[in-house]
Amino acid sequence: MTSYILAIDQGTTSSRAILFDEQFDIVSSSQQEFAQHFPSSGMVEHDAEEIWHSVVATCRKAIADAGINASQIAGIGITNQRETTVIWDKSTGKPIHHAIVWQDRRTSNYCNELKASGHEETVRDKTGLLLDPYFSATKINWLLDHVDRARKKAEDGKLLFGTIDTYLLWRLTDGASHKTDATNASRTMLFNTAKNEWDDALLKIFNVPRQILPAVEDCAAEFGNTVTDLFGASIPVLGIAGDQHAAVLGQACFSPGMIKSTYGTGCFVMLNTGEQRAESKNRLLSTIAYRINGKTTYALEGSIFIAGAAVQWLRDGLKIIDDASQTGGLAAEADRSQDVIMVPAFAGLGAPYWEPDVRGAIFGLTRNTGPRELSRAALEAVCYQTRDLVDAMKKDWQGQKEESVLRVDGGMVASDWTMQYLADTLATPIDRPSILETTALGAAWLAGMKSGVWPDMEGFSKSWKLQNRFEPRLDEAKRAHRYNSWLAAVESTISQSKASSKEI
Ligand SMILES: Nc1ncnc2c1ncn2[C@@H]1O[C@H](COP(=O)(O)OP(=O)(O)O)[C@@H](O)[C@H]1O
Ligand SMILES: O=P(O)(O)OC[C@H](O)CO
Repeated sequence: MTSYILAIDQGTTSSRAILFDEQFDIVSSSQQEFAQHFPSSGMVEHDAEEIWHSVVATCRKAIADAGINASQIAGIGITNQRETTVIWDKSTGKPIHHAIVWQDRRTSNYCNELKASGHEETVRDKTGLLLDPYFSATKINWLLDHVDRARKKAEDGKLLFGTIDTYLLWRLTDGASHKTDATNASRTMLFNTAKNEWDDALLKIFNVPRQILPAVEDCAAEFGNTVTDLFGASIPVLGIAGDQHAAVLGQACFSPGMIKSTYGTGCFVMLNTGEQRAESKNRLLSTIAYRINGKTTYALEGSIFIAGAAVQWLRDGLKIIDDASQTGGLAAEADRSQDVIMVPAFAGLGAPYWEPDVRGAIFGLTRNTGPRELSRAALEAVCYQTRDLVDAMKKDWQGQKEESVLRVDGGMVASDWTMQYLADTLATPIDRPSILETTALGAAWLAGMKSGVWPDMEGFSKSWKLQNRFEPRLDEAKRAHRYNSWLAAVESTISQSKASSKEI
């Protein structure tokens, strides 16, 4: 009888459940969006309970649509939006507050205080991360200080913390398993990535009680079994990885020097640096790519907070398009003589700038600027930001073996126009694989490999298939001119934001 693997892909804007067969083919899938809460400027929250219900509903639908029995599923792989922070009551499973999402900037002042107290270097040395509100540690601290009696309850062992993977696992196993994997742990800013353990000095800096933290496992491990009444049979959870790490796996970027770039709400570029933890001198993050069979592989990462979200803003904020897929066609018809540049710093700027308080800007507007030019500017901004990251990576990775190709995935790479402009901006070929659900595939591979249904790393890499390669074709002078205009626009945006924040 065929065995199936179920991937749960819990993203920033939607939850997906995807059922794969033994040939890595998608048999069925289901997706559900959930509410984004913006309580005030710079704050982004999710209701973890709503996320949980969306996950259960999509899993049930994927199983029902495939017409299979849950007992035919050999394992579940979970992949998730990272850093987003949930704290819940151990006895009821109820979150004590909305989850604080990775994009949330409310702890920006707290980060500045920690920097002023000289903690930046310790944090970077131990975690490979920069002191920014992006990561979980300052969000945990905020929740413990702002929710009534939370700190006391945490110290008394009544509360638990988890990133989304951990909360889902805890609910799937009805409280039997409080665990995470090394990749999600590496994004909390509490995990020593060189030693692979929670770090007492970091717990002290961020004032986080150790007893709320989950146990940390390899990405492929026996995490626990789902309770029978959820899906009709108990299914083992055999894989967990943060979504960008799962994309590295799904893209089979297993050799040092291989790069993947994922374009969803944000954009995340990861370069496999092998068994050595690379230290970035160019304000990139150093992170755990994956940990399998007790062996840790590291990566350099560049994170852009707004990629597809800029397209969503054109649709939902400005309402100048009805559907994200229109942007490519509009961009192709834009008036090239209008040099419109958008710096979509809606949630501050991520790598390599790390300016949490900067807000976005649009340059070069005229009376003739319309949806075409704005679409082009939004798509181009994603490509320029990718170049910021790839240039920084090249400097950090100088002299080492490097693939001159970028493997791309995520919702936005459906746009041919964007992929061609990306190749032109980077002067590098862009490879789009045949399976675009790379993140889910990576999580499924962890569970499939652990259950013995799917092959090991070597066998799995052979299954990676190219769908289309985009070759660079823009001449060097134009490429340089456009990128320099982008750099100037970013510089002006940062100075303007700093000047306006001084106003009384
Ligand atoms: N054809 C397209 N052109 C441009 N942007 C697109 C296109 N299709 C989807 N997007 C953008 O990609 C994002 C969805 O990608 P997805 O990988 O599902 O995101 P996430 O996992 O972050 O929720 C949305 O922000 C959407 O605006
Ligand atoms: O949900 P995505 O795909 O935008 O990914 C979110 C990242 O994991 C945040 O670090």
